[in-house]
Amino acid sequence: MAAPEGPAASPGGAGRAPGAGARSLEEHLAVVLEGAGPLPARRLPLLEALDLVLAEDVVAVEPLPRFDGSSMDGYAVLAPDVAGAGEGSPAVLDVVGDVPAGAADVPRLRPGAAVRVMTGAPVPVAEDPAATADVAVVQVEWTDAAQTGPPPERVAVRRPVAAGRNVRRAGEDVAAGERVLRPGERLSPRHLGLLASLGRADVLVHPRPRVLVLSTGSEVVEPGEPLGPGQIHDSNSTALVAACREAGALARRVRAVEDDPARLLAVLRSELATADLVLTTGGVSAGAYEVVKEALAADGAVEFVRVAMQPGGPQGAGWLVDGAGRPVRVLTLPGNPVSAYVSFEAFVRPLLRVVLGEEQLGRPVVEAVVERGWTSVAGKRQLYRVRLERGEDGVARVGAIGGPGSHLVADLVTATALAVVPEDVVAVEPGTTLTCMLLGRGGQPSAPGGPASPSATTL
Ligand SMILES: Nc1nc2c(c(=O)[nH]1)N[C@H]1C(S)=C(S)[C@@H](COP(=O)(O)OP(=O)(O)OC[C@H]3O[C@@H](n4cnc5c(N)ncnc54)[C@H](O)[C@@H]3O)O[C@H]1N2
Ligand code: MOO
Repeated sequence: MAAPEGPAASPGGAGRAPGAGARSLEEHLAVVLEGAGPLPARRLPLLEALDLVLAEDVVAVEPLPRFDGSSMDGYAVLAPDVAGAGEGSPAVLDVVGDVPAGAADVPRLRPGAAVRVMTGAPVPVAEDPAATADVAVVQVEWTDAAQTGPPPERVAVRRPVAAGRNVRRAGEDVAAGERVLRPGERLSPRHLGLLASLGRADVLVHPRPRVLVLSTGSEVVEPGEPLGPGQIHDSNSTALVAACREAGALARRVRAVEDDPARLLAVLRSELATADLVLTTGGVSAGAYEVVKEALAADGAVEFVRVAMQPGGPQGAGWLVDGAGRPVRVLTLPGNPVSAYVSFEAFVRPLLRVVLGEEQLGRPVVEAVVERGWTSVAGKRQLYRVRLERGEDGVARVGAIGGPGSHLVADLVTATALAVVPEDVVAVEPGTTLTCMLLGRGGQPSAPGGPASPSATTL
């Protein structure tokens, strides 16, 4: 297990130059993303497809609107019949029909006649095909008719209307045969509404990946259960499942597995069939009981490395194989809670975004000026917890939150961004400008002074 850790401890491990022989963050990210792509497209019910990326051309079979319909409650008339109408000289017409929305039986309009229509109802066509373009709807307020009750026998129209007024034309929104959506579009509630309007009950999308999260460590106990001496509650699996779900995955956790490689392999074997990605935490550093390393390093399919970053140095990436011979990607994250979370941001979230078909992999970032400085480690990219605020002058400023310890979970909650400190910086001085990854939902920090404006740059 891990050696005692604190601000004074070398995160690179005793006796080695920080970062020596380590991979850069970008190199490890490239390994994590190697061969990754959207999952094979699946047809899902519309409401399960929210936020997913479309994998088909959507072509309208029928036009939208499907028929010429009224946009007002009122009376369908022939415009020339009411051309001279005025307050003192209404045009009086025979009411020859009543058409609520959904009606199939719509009378034809002859000169001198009107048909009561409701919003969304089909409008009548003219008896004389040459006069069809003259059909218009006079809203009920412009007549002497009551707004409720049965239709009158005759209606007095007090204003003229232009031909076609208040008529929604068939196909004016979408023509039959028109391609309305293309593969690659992310389905918003508006997209789903359009699909439903077109009569679609399901849609072909790249589905959400199924992520299995598993903590390891004999000291790790299920939240809600009492702790014995030296034990702690498992926070990593909850935080990571939530982070995966927030990123769009279908994530679940199982109870933490003790430091027993055989038991870990057994649990993995029994759970793999329903996972597209496995995340483990703990058991990957330099101690005597590194269960994940011991269980997974043997056949070489999972590579354990040090990444020149802090926190999150010890990492592993590779493949497991389920009972049906299907390869399942596995990322083994370090056990310290802050390290596990920062590893999620650096590697897992970009991977999930690739799998979900997203193009922007990194968090939105802003450039911010350091107010209270901190130290970093030579040769390591530091992703430091900071609180980002935007002053009245519009300048984004950041200050360090708490200490550098990777166990400080309450400070992690206070942070709104991760400041990216380059490898060659050992002292982050006030006044320095740093790129900061925004951690809030949609990347917006909950900072006073209004949200920062994210730039398009990625980590
Ligand atoms: N001799 C060395 N010791 C350590 C090194 C090193 O290079 N040489 N690296 C340190 C760094 S950096 C990290 S990060 C950790 C990573 O260690 P492991 O991945 O093996 O994780 P554990 O030892 O199992 O746990 C570390 C720490 O986190 C706590 N923990 C573990 N799992 C959970 C969980 N699910 N929820 C909450 N907390 C958890 C655990 O009790 C330990 O305190 O290694 C350093 N050591
Ligand atoms: O510094 Mo470790 O890398 O705490 O994650």
